[in-house]
Amino acid sequence: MDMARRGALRLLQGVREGRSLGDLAGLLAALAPADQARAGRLAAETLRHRDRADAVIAAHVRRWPAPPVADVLRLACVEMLELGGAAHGVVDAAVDLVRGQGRGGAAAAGMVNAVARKIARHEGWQALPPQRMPGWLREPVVAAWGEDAARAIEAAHQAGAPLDLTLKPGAAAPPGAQPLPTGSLRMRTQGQVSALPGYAEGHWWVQDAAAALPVRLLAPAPGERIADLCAAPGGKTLQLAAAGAEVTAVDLSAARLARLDQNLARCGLSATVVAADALEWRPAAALDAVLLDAPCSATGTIRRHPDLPFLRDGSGVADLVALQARLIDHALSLLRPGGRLVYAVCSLLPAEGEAQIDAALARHPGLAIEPPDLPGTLPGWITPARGLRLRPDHWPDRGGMDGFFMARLVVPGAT
Ligand SMILES: C[S@@+](CC[C@H](N)C(=O)[O-])C[C@H]1O[C@@H](n2cnc3c(N)ncnc32)[C@H](O)[C@@H]1O
Repeated sequence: MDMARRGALRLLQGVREGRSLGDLAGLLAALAPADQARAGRLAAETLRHRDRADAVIAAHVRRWPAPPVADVLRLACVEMLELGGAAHGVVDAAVDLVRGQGRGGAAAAGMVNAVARKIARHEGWQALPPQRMPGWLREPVVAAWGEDAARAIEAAHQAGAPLDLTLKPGAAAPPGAQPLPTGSLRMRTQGQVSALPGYAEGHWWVQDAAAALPVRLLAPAPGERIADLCAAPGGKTLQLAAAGAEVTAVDLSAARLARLDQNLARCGLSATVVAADALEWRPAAALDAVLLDAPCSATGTIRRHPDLPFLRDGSGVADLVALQARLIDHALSLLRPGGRLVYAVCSLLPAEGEAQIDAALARHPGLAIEPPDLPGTLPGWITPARGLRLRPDHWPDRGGMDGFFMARLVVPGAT
C-alpha cells in the first residue's frame, strides 16, 4: 500500500480543516520514518504549488471536483510536474488513492485517470507564476517594498528553504557545510538532521541564518544576566548560553519548553528554564539585557511552512501587535540603567516590526535605537529608523533567508 501518498492526503485534508502540518504530524505516527518524511514532503510541496496545480487541473476538468478528489489531482500534478515523478506510476497511484476514498471516490476514478494523464503531458508548468501571498499579507508587503519585491518574495517561498545550522563555538562543522557571511552554516543537501555528524554530540543546532541574527545583535558577553522572554524551542537560548551569558529562558508553553530542555541537554549548555507568562515574570534583580523574540504572524517562515497561508486570514494580527507592545514595555521595565533589549519577529508585516519599534520609541522618552552593524549584513537591509529588515528574497543566489525584523534598543542610564 502507498503509505506515503496516503499520509500526504491525510495531511492535506487536515490543512483544509484548519490544522497546521506541525500539529498533524501525529497522524503519521504509524508509518515508517521514511514514509513519514516522504508524506510530509509531498504535502508541503503540494501546498507550496497549490495555485499552480489548480491552474493546470482547471485546464483539464469540466467541473471542479470534490475537495478530496481535487487533493489527489493536486498531489499527482505536483509529483509529476514539479518533483519529476514518473507519469505511469503517479497516475496509477492517483487512481488507487481516489478508489480508496469510498463511493464518491470510486465514481471519480475514471475522471482522475483521464485528467492525470493529461496533466502528465501538460506544458508550461515552469512558466506559471509562483503562488501569490494572500491579500492580507501581500497588500502590506507591496505597500512597504513594492510589487517587484512581493514577486521576489513569492519566488523565494516557492524555492523553499535550505537547512541552516548554528555551530557551537569551537565545535567542528559537519562535512559539506558552507559558511555564510553572517556566521551561520548552510547545508547543500537535505536529509535526516539527526543523522548528520555532530548532531548527537550537540556540536550545532538547526537555525535559519536570519533567526541567528537577533542574538548576534544583542552581542551577549560572558557572565551577563540575560532573559530570553519567548524562548522555546530554544535556538536563541542556545546561542546566549554558548556565549557564556547567565540565561533565564521564559516561555508560556511547557510543551515547547520540554524541547528547549532537550536541546540544552544535547548541546551540553545550561540555562534557568521558567514556564511563565513573560508579562508576569520579573527577576529578583535588574537585567543586563533582554531578548524578546515575540509571538507573531510567522509570515517570514512561509518557505518552511507552506501551510501557513492556508491557515490564517490576518484576523489575529491586531491582537498580536497589541501583545508585542505590552511585551516590549514589560521587557524594558526589567532592564538595569543602560541595559539593552533586542526585539525580534519572524514576520513580513511592518506592523509587527518597523511600526512596533517606532511606537515603542514614541512611548518611551530616552529610549534609543542602536545601529545594527553586523558582519555579513548589507546596508540595504537597515531601515531608515535603524532596524534590521530581512526578507526571504535576500541572498537570492545563496538560497534566501527567513523574513525577520529586529532592533536593538538601549534604555537611558550608565552602560
Ligand atoms: C517566535 S517563538 C520563539 C522562538 C524561540 N525564541 C527560538 O529561537 O527558538 C515565540 C514563543 O513565544 C511564546 N509565547 C507566546 N506568548 C507568550 C507569553 N505571554 N509569555 C511567554 N512566552 C510566550 C510561545 O510559546 C513561543 O514559544
